[in-house]
Amino acid sequence: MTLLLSVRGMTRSFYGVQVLTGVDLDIVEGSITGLIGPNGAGKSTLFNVLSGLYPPDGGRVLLAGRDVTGARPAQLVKAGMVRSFQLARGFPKLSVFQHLILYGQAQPGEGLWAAITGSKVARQREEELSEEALAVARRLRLDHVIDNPITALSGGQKKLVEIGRALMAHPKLILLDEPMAGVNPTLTEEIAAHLLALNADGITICLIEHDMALIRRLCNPVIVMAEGRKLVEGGFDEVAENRDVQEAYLGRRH
Ligand SMILES: Nc1ncnc2c1ncn2[C@@H]1O[C@H](COP(=O)(O)OP(=O)(O)OP(=O)(O)O)[C@@H](O)[C@H]1O
Repeated sequence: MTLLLSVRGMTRSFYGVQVLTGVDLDIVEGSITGLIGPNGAGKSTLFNVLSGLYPPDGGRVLLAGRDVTGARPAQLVKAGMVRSFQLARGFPKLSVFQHLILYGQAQPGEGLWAAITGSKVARQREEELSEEALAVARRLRLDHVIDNPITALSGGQKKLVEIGRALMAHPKLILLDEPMAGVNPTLTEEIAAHLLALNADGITICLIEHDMALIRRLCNPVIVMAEGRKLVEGGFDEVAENRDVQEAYLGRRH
């Protein structure tokens, strides 16, 4: 059992309110780890801090044994940890293909100068990126809509593009914040199957999801957060039966 991510004592406040109150958690390589907890428990904030959107106030993060505490998003992507982000609203006309390429080009190490000057290296890289984008689109069964603008896609297809963008970074670990929210049951099943397939290919996944049936089916272990820290961890049935977890969901203080 190898730890891919190790978080210790992570804290973060906003305007004097402590939202993360000392998160200690580990993500095992090869797992699909579920992250659940009542509204406001701090799950998305944890993802925001882990992905470098906000620096932590305190604590430590090790990714594959390397200290990445406070690293910026691009450095974390390079180190193999990617978070899926909602598609940028500023680019409604961009196609699926362009979205995938855009994220691929944003990878660290891409020389903007080389791209501007149109060097041979840049052209070669562009071709590679195109092939990768096509492969990702095929894998997610988005190839038939690859030239469609994002706005023409269904909610579920947009979620798939978000996952596709993350895949363009060749991640070791993907942090997914409710990838099935608002998606119809058929596409939810499809997304679930994609997550299992990506995991089978060696990608570790940490999944925030409110649909407990999905969490039960996809995730092991399940980490429950409440009041800004980890409350319990275990198999789904084990955590579901835990009294502290039940009380946290009912909104009682413990
Ligand atoms: N940038 C921010 N500025 C101010 N407050 C914030 C910020 N980000 C998060 N919070 C606060 O942190 C608390 C935890 O929010 P967070 O979204 O992390 O919870 P969550 O567990 O993901 O909840 P949900 O399941 O409802 O998405 C909330 O009270 C939220 O208002």
